[in-house]
Amino acid sequence: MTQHDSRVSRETRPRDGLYDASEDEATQRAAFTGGDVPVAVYGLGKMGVPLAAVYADVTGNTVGVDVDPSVVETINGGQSPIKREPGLPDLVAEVVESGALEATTDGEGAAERAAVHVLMVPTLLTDDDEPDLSIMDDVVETVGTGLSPGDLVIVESTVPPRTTVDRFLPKLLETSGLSDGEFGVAACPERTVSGQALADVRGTHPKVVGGIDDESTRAAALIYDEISSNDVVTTTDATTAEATKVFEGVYRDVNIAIANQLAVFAEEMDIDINEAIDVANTQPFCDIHDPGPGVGGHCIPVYPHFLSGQFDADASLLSTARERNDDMAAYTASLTDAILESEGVEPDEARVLLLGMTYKANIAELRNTPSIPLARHLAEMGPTVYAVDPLIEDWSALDTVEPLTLEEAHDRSVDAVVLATPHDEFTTLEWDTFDAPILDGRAAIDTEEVDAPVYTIGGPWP
Ligand SMILES: NC(=O)C1=CN([C@@H]2O[C@H](COP(=O)(O)OP(=O)(O)OC[C@H]3O[C@@H](n4cnc5c(N)ncnc54)[C@H](O)[C@@H]3O)[C@@H](O)[C@H]2O)C=CC1
Ligand SMILES: CC(=O)N[C@@H]1[C@@H](OP(=O)(O)OP(=O)(O)OC[C@H]2O[C@@H](n3ccc(=O)[nH]c3=O)[C@H](O)[C@@H]2O)O[C@H](C(=O)O)[C@@H](O)[C@@H]1O
Repeated sequence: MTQHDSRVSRETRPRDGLYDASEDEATQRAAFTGGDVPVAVYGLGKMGVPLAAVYADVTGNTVGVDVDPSVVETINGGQSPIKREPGLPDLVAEVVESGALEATTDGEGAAERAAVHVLMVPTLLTDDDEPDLSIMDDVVETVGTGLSPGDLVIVESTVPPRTTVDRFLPKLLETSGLSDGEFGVAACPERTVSGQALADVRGTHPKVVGGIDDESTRAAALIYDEISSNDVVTTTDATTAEATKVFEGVYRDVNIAIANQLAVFAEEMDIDINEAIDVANTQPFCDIHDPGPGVGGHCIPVYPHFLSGQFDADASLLSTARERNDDMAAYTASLTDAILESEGVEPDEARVLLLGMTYKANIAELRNTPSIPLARHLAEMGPTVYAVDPLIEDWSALDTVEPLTLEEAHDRSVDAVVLATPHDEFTTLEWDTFDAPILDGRAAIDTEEVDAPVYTIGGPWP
């Protein structure tokens, strides 16, 4: 019987889980790192694949669960479905080859055999900007069907504070038929940044751990002490751990909004916002972030909605910051329009080349990307909008742009170039070959080598 044989069930498991385990800590650690505490990681995306690979590397006995058969097939073929993550392809190949990691679409079977259940599936927003926990609810129910005494459920996905105790715990009790105190639940929020995910999972930052009870916290802290090389910071309870994660993200969204607000002031003052920010940040109490065309991804623009509308407290600061960040797409389009006007180009006859459609450099993620509203605002002003993004394969949802390859773009005559997302492919561009003014939305271009006028958001007019 292989370690991952789906016939491995609660009766044939080598031992019970770590929650309320009777042995001493050293024995528990040895069991966890020796593969006697099977792990299941639910959700094999940008976060789940690095996480499952590290769990497999540490335990030798991890199953990854995903609903996408192509993801499962890719991983079981020893390949990573997630690109541009240093070290990840090699680690996935290694742990799959050794049998330490296996992927499956069988969530129930994985739940049956696992003693540690790690939830890393999306927590997004509905069209009404309400938290959408439907995927988590499904996975929690699946885990509940296979939950055994001694098991530990770990919520790595970001959720509105109080979700673990108020929503997931009752569902686990109901679907498992177990009683309070028979299994553990802990919020251990993922703090990883795409592009350095493996390093982050392994310990770039301290790992925050907060359980529904002290024993959950203890068991989860033991696990992450083995997973991460950094400190494990335990919190009083699961809600505090959930809140710290959301607060980190809200801090970032509000501070980006401050940078964007100051950029608008700088434009009017005819100074360079980036110079002013660099100088202001020379003293330790100031950490002004970077202005840009907006805030994308399924995290930073989402997390404020995990607070506003979920609690009675007034959230006007958060909503004002969200509006400021979302307004930057239109602001960037208006800057482009002003550049065209300064060049004497009629908007209706203009051709604009938009570089970068995903939300962040080198990350293939379109959720909430500011480039989509930016392209829409540009098109509404009249110009034809061409777009280049080497990370996008399916352009079907991007109907306000005409996709080009980088090679095609070089051969196309355009009246302005807008750099919205500075993928690596764009850093070696010969910008003067476009023979057009450039709006560098992320202040990413080394203008020393560029003769064409280069504008920035919040920068002086060249
Ligand atoms: N992407 C990031 O930078 C970070 C994300 N997070 C949190 O992690 C969550 C996941 O993020 P990503 O990995 O980037 O998402 P993703 O969209 O890259 O991957 C999600 C994966 O979950 C799978 N999935 C969907 N429904 C499922 C189900 N019922 N059972 C099993 N698998 C299912 C999808 O097929 C996909 O492979 C986010 O919602 C966020 O809360 C936290 C820190 C960083
Ligand atoms: C507090 C924090 O830095 N959180 C990180 C963040 O990572 P994420 O991949 O969302 O990228 P990000 O660097 O925050 O960028 C989000 C968006 O904001 C924009 N952005 C970012 C920084 C800035 O100064 N100005 C700006 O406009 C980016 O272009 C992007 O569109 O969110 C992740 C998450 O929680 O998913 C989290 O794990 C990461 O540590």
